[in-house]
Amino acid sequence: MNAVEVRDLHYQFGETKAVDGVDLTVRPGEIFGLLGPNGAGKTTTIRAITALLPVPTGVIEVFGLDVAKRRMAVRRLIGYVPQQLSADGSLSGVENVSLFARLFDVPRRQRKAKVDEALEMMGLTEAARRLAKTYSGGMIRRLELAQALVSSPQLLILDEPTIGLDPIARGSVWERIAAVRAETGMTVLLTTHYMEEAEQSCDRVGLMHRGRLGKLGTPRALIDEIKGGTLEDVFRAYAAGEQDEEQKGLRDVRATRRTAGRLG
Ligand SMILES: Nc1ncnc2c1ncn2[C@@H]1O[C@H](COP(=O)(O)OP(=O)(O)OP(=O)(O)O)[C@@H](O)[C@H]1O
Repeated sequence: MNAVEVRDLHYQFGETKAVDGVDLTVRPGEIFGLLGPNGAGKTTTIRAITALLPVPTGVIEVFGLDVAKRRMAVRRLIGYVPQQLSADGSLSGVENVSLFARLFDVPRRQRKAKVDEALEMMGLTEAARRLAKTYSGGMIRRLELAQALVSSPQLLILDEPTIGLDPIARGSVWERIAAVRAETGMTVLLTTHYMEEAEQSCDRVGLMHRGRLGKLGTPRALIDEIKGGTLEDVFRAYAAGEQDEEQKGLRDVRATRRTAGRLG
């Protein structure tokens, strides 16, 4: 059974086609990166998977559960860290994580151990009693990861986990994500537009552009397809191909219109 199975997903905000026919499979235990520039449709895709959007068109299954029919059951399997700040600066680290433990119904008897474990996994044990507003940006991100991990989800979904952080803090967040996967075997689905980081840290990636998922595979296989370079080069080649297609489409339309004009 796959961790995530998405078939022919479409999602529209008014006239904007945010997701335009996406097929995606995330395998259990892998770190999968959804890559693409701003506005590509990455956030909309993962929000649909977390059951946070109204039911979209298409099929989404999380560990075999249909997201449209089993919304609450699906939410319980997922730990989600959105792009927006989800930690409360006026609470300490331990209070923030405890709050999530209560929200996600971690049994009372296990709560303290789970909170301590999540903080430990994110390297925040020493800072746990300090107010979150005294944390650095990197520590806040790790605190948000601890919040998402406290309910021991099977699928961790992270929206741009390293955005806005300095290179050292970014490296530390990636290290922690890798350590969580190694320790728990948890599946990780994340979005990022940092191609270099994804190339180093993701088992497989999908390249998203204008609501479509064009390329999907291991970073190595995608790079080999263009005979060497980086994931950034793969993306450029893919986006350029899409543009050619669009221009070809436009040429076809113009040619049709010219013919129609002659006919008329
Ligand atoms: N709530 C909304 N209302 C209207 N349009 C939206 C909304 N959310 C997203 N969009 C539009 O849908 C498209 C896809 O946005 P989405 O946030 O999924 O992209 P993204 O790849 O995650 O980019 P970013 O990294 O900037 O969040 C964009 O054109 C965006 O403007």
